[in-house]
Amino acid sequence: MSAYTIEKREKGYLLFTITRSEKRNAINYEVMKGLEEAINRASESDIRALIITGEEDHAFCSGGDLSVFHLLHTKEEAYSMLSKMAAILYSLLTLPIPTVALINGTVVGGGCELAVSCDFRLARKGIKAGFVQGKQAITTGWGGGSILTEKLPTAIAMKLLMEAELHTAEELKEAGFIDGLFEKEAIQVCEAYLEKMLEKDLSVLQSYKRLWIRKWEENKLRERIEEEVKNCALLWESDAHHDYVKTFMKKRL
Ligand SMILES: CC[C@@H](C(=O)O)C(=O)SCCNC(=O)CCNC(=O)[C@H](O)C(C)(C)COP(=O)(O)OP(=O)(O)OC[C@H]1O[C@@H](n2cnc3c(N)ncnc32)[C@H](O)[C@@H]1OP(=O)(O)O
Repeated sequence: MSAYTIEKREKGYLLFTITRSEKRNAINYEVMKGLEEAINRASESDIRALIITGEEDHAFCSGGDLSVFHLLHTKEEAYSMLSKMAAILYSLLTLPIPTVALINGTVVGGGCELAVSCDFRLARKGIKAGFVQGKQAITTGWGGGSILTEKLPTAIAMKLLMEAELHTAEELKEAGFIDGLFEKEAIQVCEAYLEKMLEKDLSVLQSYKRLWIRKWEENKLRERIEEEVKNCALLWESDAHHDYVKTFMKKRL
């Protein structure tokens, strides 16, 4: 069964769904390929927005697939995977149309990096979310830390990253990370959120999105992300990180 679906919806947007609910929608190489495909397809002239979500309501995304990525031991091996995903998230961030992370369930680690790379984040009330990488003796490694510093005030971003705790959607709305909350009918709520934007000419949406892309280009966000990836790759090969992953894997055997 495929790890994702991509649907072009009547209202003029593309819906990307990670379909690995049995693994809490963890990101493996196939999901990465799917994201690349969705981002490429989102450049078609009749697409005005991209929505990313997860299958079922357990999780939006549980980050990198530890059952695959535990095989990466050295910094070089880690760098290869981290930089691939960082490039994908940078193309998502700079996609010239509005993008939404429709957070239907738990979102942790790299899942938060995926969410922060979208322009808007709508979350189901009560779900838990966190940049938990710090508890695993690594940092964000897909560029999400650098992107978070662009989107939230410094003290808030720093606290979320350095504490590495889980928070409720309501707390994260207060912090400015979540833009809207919903209880049910996620897709309908998201369509209503995007309604006015979907009515506009593509060129208007693209021109506005360019204002942010230009700012990110000027403040060298892509270079800062590269540094973040390299630093995370270094931490990846530490015993502390490998011990965390081994413990996670053992609990599930
Ligand atoms: C690697 C990139 C790095 C980055 O740069 O950011 C990261 O993403 S680091 C973060 C990696 N992610 C995690 O550490 C999350 C680990 N998962 C969990 O903490 C929990 O599973 C959950 C997400 C809080 C959900 O809890 P719950 O609903 O209770 O489900 P289970 O724990 O029972 O899991 C069900 C099922 O899914 C498998 N699973 C969950 N997350 C992952 C994952 N990230 N990779 C691989 N597999 C995952 C889990 O093993 C269970 O499988 P079975 O035991 O086969 O049923």
